[in-house]
Amino acid sequence: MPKFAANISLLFSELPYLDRFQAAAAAGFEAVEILYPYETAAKETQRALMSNGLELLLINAPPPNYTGGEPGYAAIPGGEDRFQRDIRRALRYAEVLRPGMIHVMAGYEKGLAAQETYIRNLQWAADRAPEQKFTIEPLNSGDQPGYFLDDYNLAVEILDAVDRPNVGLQFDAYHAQMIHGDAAQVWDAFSTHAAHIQIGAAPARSEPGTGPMDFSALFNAIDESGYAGWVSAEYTPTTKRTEDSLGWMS
Ligand SMILES: O=C(O)C(=O)[C@@H](O)CO
Ligand SMILES: [Mg+2]
Repeated sequence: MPKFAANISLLFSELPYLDRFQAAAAAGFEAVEILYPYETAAKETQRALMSNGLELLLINAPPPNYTGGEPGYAAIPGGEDRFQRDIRRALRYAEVLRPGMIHVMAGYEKGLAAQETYIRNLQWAADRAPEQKFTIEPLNSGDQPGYFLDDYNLAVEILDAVDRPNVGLQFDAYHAQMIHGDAAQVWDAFSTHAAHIQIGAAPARSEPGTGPMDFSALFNAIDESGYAGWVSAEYTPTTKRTEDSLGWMS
């Protein structure tokens, strides 16, 4: 069985932000992700992590409150200055919070110029912080119409062109299923590029077991592939209390 982490931007969101850490630890998690930690002083989040013995796996860049809600500027031609400011800001948080990964959001743009910009910006980020791991994640176009990175083949093309050891693929089983129709097949095809895994059940992005996806088969495939990292639960629980949605973990 893979080792499971909690994305506390979605899980435990029935609780105030700083209370989610204790709830995640009490539910047995040893690691968490926070999509956007930027509204709280980094020291406060650091205290919450440390006092609950939690590892921080991942944050997103950029902060949406800072960008007016745009999911990134990495693939926006002409947005390079803004992108670099975003990454510097994320890195200032990362200095305190020490996330294993920063997911770099691409933004809404399509075409060759966007692709070239994305590649150059990712190289810039990777070279600016060679010790920091960065990820890119395809998001399905039903949830994110017009988002640049909406396909796993494209993600691998980008990673090959970026060609930096500290930039990898974030495999999200929910998005993989929504984009390509079979998350397990996507995992088989692209697992060698995976730096991180997130899970949620299509079509509602709910907990495993609430849709047609076969998570036992997926977890077996993940184990068999030799992937040794975390598998982070990133879904909206169908239950009132997140704890009541965790039956799939056993
Ligand atoms: O939507 C997802 O899936 C994510 O992992 C987020 O990082 C996008 O905000
Ligand atoms: Mg995800």
